Amino acid sequence: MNPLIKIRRDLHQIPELGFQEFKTQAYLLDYIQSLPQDRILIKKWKTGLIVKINGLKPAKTIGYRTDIDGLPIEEDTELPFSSAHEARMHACGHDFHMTIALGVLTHFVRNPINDDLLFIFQPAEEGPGGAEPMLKSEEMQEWMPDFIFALHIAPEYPVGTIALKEGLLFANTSELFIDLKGKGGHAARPHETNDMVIAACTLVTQLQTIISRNVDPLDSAVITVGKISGGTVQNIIAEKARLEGTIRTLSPESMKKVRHRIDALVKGIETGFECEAVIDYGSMYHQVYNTETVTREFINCVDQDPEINVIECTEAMTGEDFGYMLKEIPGLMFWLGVDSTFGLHHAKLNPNEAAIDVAIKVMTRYITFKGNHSI
Ligand SMILES: CC(=O)N[C@@H](CCC[C@H](N)C(=O)O)C(=O)O
Repeated sequence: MNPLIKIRRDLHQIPELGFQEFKTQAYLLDYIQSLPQDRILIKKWKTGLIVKINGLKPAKTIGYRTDIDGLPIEEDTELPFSSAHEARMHACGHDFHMTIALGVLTHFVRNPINDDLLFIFQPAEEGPGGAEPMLKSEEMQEWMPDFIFALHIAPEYPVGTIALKEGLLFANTSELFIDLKGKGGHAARPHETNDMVIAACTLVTQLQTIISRNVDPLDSAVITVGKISGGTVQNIIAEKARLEGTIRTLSPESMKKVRHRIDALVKGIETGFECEAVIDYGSMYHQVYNTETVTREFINCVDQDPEINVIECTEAMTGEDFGYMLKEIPGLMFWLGVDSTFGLHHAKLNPNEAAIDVAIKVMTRYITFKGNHSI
């Protein structure tokens, strides 16, 4: 078996949530330490790693980032190498992302180029967000790259496809948690209670009016409530309810506006249902914005490979804390076609492993070009 496929399958079996990636970190470290060490420097940052490969005549540092965390999903693929961790799954392709990063890193350990390379194995992309604190850390500040690159698997594209665009690629995100507290009581005596199940359902419906009535129809935004919980049993009126969701917008300004409207509607629920509400916006991710000049250079370079189909896509409402890195450092992110019937965050996601070699070919070609040129 191709050793990288074995690595992908090993990593697939040990998904861990953000900042709990202990086994993952140990696995990555073991592999990197098994390579010839003469050009490699390694630093740990929390559950992540930062790995520098010294170049031959360095004029700059080229960064490549992969995320390393999994999701709280029970896998349902029936693959022989399914997750060994209960209710945890690499359902967003970070097992692919890590394997590709290791493949690219291995290539440049064996085939050094002029520039220094920095491989960033970043924890907690799915939440609460590792990119921003990692970027600010002493460890990273000492080794800040001049350019930064990353990819994300795309189940909707065939293997061999690379999709990207200049400028905005991924949305601004904010998590959303709302706790409601009223007065519970007997199911047969609603007039003596403030029912938080009714308040929560009303609020979920009202939140959608922000998208249809407050966001400019030529702009775009999403509010998804992914989880509602409340109450205790079927014949007790619920004293408490909780909504958990996420907000997506195409600009930081729209995010402010949407949050402002959420604050107002929640105040209305407090008044109307005579209850208490607490809003927590959790973690927020800055949009992913691809540097125009770098994107054009990347497309020109990669497009020369007849086996790669580079297409221009539209922006997506997915979020990525890699946006924080691109806010500070020029670079780009692209979608890598992996051809899966089931999409990201689905328990049956099954990306085609042939895409791993495609991505390694694309990244080694471009980094070799960039790392042997002066800018
Ligand atoms: C690529 C991808 O699926 N990213 C996640 C990022 C989640 C950010 C945060 N936890 C949130 O839910 O707002 C996504 O859901 O887009």
